[in-house]
Amino acid sequence: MGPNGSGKSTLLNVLSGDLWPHSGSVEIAGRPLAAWDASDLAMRRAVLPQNSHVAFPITVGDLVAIGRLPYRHGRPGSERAAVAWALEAVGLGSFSHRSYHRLSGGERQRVQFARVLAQIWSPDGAGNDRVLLLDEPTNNLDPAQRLGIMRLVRQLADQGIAVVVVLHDLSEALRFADSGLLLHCGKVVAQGVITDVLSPAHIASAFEVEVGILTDQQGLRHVAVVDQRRAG
Ligand SMILES: Nc1ncnc2c1ncn2[C@@H]1O[C@H](COP(=O)(O)OP(=O)(O)OP(=O)(O)O)[C@@H](O)[C@H]1O
Repeated sequence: MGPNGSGKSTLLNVLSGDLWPHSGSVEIAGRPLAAWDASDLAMRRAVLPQNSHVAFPITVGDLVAIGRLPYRHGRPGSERAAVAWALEAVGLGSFSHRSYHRLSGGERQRVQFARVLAQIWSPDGAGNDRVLLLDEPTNNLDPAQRLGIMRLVRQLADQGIAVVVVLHDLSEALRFADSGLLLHCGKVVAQGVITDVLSPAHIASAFEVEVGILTDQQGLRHVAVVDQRRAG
């Protein structure tokens, strides 16, 4: 989490290996990124970028099947099972034959999410040290869809998949994340247990706004921005 331009996507690009850090290193399952064979890494780790541009005509099913390319020598039939599971998971089970370019922005976002889900799908459903890097996966989504995607992300984490998510909605982060990293101007403001990281003081120092943390009747916490002009 962090304000616009604070370095969230840059950090995700470093974690995915798209950018090389000037210092420090990235390891997956204890092995430096550079030591991984590209196709082994593609079977272990999937990345959902902030914007995915598709420049050619393609059906939804074929686009999601791109996530299975690292497994092209795998078990026959697994590709279809992975694509069907991923589309069902994002609520687009009947969209397989639709043209990707005729979908709404939110539907496209869910198809792209299904592509990365298909990439890390495994027949036994176990985590197996898999990693999902998601840059604003709830972009363009209505409230019900946001909740559905965040619940799914949480389920994946509960199955043992390491999920790193860039989020703008701090209430979503409070509800679904275990730990957090708050950035400001490329520097870490706070890191650790999510409820400690998203304290009003840390949020004020990163975002330069005053906030209150409200607890609803279900015990869920919400971050509310205080409008200083009205308060004054
Ligand atoms: N390829 C690049 N070359 C130079 N500067 C870049 C590049 N990509 C991003 N930046 C700069 O690095 C800073 C961090 O960008 P980044 O995209 O990581 O921010 P972010 O926290 O993901 O922002 P947002 O919430 O707006 O998506 C910004 O000031 C941006 O202008």
